[in-house]
Amino acid sequence: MRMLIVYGTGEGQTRKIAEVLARQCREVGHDADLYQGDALPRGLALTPYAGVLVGASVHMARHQPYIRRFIQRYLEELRARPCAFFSVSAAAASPDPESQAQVRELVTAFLAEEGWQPGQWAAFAGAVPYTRYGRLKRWMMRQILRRAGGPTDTSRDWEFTDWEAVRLFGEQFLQAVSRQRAGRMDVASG
Ligand SMILES: Cc1cc2nc3c(=O)[nH]c(=O)nc-3n(C[C@H](O)[C@H](O)[C@H](O)COP(=O)(O)O)c2cc1C
Repeated sequence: MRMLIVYGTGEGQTRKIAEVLARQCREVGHDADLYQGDALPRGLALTPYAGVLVGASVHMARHQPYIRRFIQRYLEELRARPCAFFSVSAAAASPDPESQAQVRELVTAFLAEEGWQPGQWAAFAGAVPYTRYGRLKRWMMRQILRRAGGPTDTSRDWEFTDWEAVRLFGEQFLQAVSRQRAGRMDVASG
């Protein structure tokens, strides 16, 4: 089967997660097409895809507008097949229940605004690549992380992503696609 993975990213962590999910799809014998949401092939149609994964990262409390536009444009086609959405943020790394609740609220509000209810969604902890930020961004992110009780050593990069959670998310998605396919075959033969 063929899977589509579309992601939004600022510094590349969501791309890295999307690549891991694409590899997971391929390891079990599927084809997987991976695109950044602001560089989609012209005239992309979702018809060939058995399932779609959509990812976006959080910058200044919002997901990439080009991912929002992707969802708006393909809403009907997304609704017609198994889909999963993943959000990537620094706040998702926090064990604080209030931060966790805020992350949930951010993601559910985003999906509700677009009227999209993917079969599953997850909020993954991202990364803070201090050494790749310019001075202002580094300073700002350090303030934010200090307040959140996160790491403030800007001489190195920090990755918080729970790769086991990503793998489980990928597995659940692949199971949903298989279930859908099995249901279709039942209908066809019954
Ligand atoms: C300018 C900027 C703004 C950010 N704003 C937020 C934010 O509002 N909430 C949050 O939880 N994380 C925030 N982050 C952290 C990112 O979500 C985190 O670094 C994530 O891994 C980014 O993924 P990406 O590299 O795919 O864009 C911000 C990061 C940057 C650089």
